[in-house]
Amino acid sequence: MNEKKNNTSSNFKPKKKTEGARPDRPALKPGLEVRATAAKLLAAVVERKISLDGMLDLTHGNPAYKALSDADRALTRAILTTALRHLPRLEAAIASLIDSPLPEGARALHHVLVVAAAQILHLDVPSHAVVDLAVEQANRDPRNRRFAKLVNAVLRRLVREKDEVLAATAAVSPVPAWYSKRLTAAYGVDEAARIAEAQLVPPAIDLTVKSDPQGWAEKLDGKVLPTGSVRLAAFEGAVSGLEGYGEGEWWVQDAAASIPAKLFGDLKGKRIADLCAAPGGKTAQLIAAGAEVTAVEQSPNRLARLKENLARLGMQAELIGGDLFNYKPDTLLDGVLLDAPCSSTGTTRRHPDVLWTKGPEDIGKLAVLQERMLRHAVTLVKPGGVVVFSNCSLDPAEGEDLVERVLADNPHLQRVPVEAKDWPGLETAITKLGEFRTTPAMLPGDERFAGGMDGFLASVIRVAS
Ligand SMILES: C[S@@+](CC[C@H](N)C(=O)[O-])C[C@H]1O[C@@H](n2cnc3c(N)ncnc32)[C@H](O)[C@@H]1O
Repeated sequence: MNEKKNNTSSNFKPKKKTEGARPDRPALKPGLEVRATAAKLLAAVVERKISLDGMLDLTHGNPAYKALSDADRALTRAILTTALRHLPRLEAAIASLIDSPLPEGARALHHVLVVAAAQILHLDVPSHAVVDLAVEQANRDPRNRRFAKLVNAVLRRLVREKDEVLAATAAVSPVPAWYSKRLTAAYGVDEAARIAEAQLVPPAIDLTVKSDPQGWAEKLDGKVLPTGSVRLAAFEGAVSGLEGYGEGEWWVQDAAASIPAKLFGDLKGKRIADLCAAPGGKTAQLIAAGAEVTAVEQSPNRLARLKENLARLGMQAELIGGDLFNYKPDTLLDGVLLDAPCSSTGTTRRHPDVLWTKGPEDIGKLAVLQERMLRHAVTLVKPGGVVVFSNCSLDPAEGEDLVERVLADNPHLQRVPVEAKDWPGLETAITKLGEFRTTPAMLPGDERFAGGMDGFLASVIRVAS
């Protein structure tokens, strides 16, 4: 028999053999589509660097995902975000239960195992069903059928030894090596580890309210954060069903994302351009604060979303679709908000695919683009006017470093330091130079409310009079 080396199940035995695989079953089991879709989409993120948000989009997304019921889509999403958040530890757990690594040709099986391990170790799903479905997935794929016994044995052992495996893999960094290296270089070993751990925790839902945060916190079972945002206690379901949504009294916005627009100070009657505006959380804040706002946005789809969001909130702004580099106001402005496109590494609690679809080279390219944008933004503001530069990256290359270069090249620009005394409860988020640097490890949680906030950089720059 001419069997290729490294291509038989016999080479890939579980460390301790336990039970045999179940025989082939032709009937499709409930739940199989969810697991198969999750494994397929996980492969697309990890191997082809495809954004999860795009694939989970209900209009343009993955057809298999769109075809699922609402409940199955929710489960698929939960499996995928959990698998991506914990990926290195899940892979270490699986590796610890298999004698030798799976062959390259068995990548699809690897994703089946990761999807199952994510459920067994982190989700409230009956483990026996998870094991059965993974075995059936292996059996249904001719390339993986020979591994069905291994899948069965490894996953059953994972169920039995869950606590030990979780403890044994806790020391594995939960983020990819490239990212861990950059975090450590920027924040030091201990803080980088705290940030990486914090990124494992699903984020709370924060609302920015037009007025009366305390009143809305009481109505919606929330609490008021140091940013003035209202953080909801554990909440599942659609926010559109909550009081005040239809009336446009609030919008969903992470607490950290609400900081940049607040750094302008008094905005009544001021002319402000929001240069990277969609979906419009910050545009809405600027309008609510009394500014006359021009919102510039390059993406037509995102501009449409911004328009819808402002309509729900009953707010108006001048909307300009196009590239900010082509935007020139008739007269210089009082202020510009540049919330620039970035690697989004500060938002991985909600977008855990980012660490797998992006890499250091993206950070480099985005930093170059952001620096060009900031150099353009400062030309649009009148003497005495202010530019607030922000983004949701945790990487100084996309934040502190480029701001420093732009200031160094332009003596007529000065950083306006944010004062810690003006931000009680957020003092640790203000750097020595007076910039806001939030991380997911900030804002401690308690029994009722999750902690954490997105990673953001916000810097205030004044044009000399
Ligand atoms: C980080 S998001 C902005 C989020 C927004 N400020 C908010 O708070 O809702 C960056 C946005 O910039 C837009 N963008 C990227 N390049 C642009 C350009 N050259 N001109 C205008 N908008 C651009 C992107 O389409 C994206 O919507």
